[in-house]
Amino acid sequence: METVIDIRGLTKTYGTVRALDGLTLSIPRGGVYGILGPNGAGKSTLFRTLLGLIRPTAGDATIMGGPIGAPASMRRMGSMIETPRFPPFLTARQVLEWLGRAHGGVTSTEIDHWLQRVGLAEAADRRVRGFSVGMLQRLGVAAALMTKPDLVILDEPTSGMDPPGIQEMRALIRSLADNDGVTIVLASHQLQEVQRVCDRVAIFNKGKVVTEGRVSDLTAAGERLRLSVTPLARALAVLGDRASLDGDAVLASVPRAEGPAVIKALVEGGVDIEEARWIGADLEDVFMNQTGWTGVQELNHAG
Ligand SMILES: Nc1ncnc2c1ncn2[C@@H]1O[C@H](COP(=O)(O)OP(=O)(O)OP(=O)(O)O)[C@@H](O)[C@H]1O
Repeated sequence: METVIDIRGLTKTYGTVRALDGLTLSIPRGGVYGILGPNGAGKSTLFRTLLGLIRPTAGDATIMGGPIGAPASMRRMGSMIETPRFPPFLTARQVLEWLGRAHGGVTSTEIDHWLQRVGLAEAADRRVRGFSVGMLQRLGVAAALMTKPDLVILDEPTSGMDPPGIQEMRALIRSLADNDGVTIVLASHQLQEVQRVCDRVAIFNKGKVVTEGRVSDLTAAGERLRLSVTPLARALAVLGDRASLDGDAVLASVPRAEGPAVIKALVEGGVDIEEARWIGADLEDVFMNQTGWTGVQELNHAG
């Protein structure tokens, strides 16, 4: 797996706060990579560090083979960090023309193309003064993409967007990765969106990576057997600490291969099973478990 960003022991402290705490992570080239984590986990600090906006206290990273801030790699990167601000008296098109000049020229055909692709074609000649947060985000994404980068870093690209906007942004991000070969690294709190759009994720907590992997592997690992049973108390006794409650049903956290043995043990223990089916974990379950924000402890002791 070719690496596009290689982070080794990156640390950033603000007084007593360790925003990044010896972070080590390899982000592969190609596809969409999600950085998740609760507020204050260090996501924006990582992005700012990778973009050379802040200096790490310790550690290092390589981006497309070069050190942080190397002009050759910076030229191949696009980014949007937080809701972008643009001169309010310019139209969306003029903003892109202005930024395009700074990048050594982007043609008007290319600007039309990107305005269209981010869904701003109709608003192209409106002044950005009247733009909503979602429209500014779209314009920011167009600005990040129009220089045809190989790597794009997007911090919360869909915050402030309405559901159709989120859907369009998801389609755009996927198509950039699938059809244009761009590597996208994004941070987001919208876990359902991340599950739909990302190939891999890293979950941060307190400046460290607590879990990393393919979204499909992480969610498959959290798969559980959902059982509608009577009597409930007997099923809980048979399953022990592998059980939690989901409404009136029991969730058994066991590998798929052990499913038949678990069902046999329940039946032999005098439990009637009305329904049994496997349910996948979603990224939200994985996130809650990995960041320690879970009600599972209480559920395990219920009943
Ligand atoms: N300029 C700064 N001065 C002092 N502390 C800072 C500064 N920037 C970030 N921090 C602190 O560093 C920690 C990590 O912040 P960061 O913004 O990277 O988190 P985040 O994961 O992006 O959070 P969010 O999801 O809220 O955007 C937090 O405790 C934050 O308060």
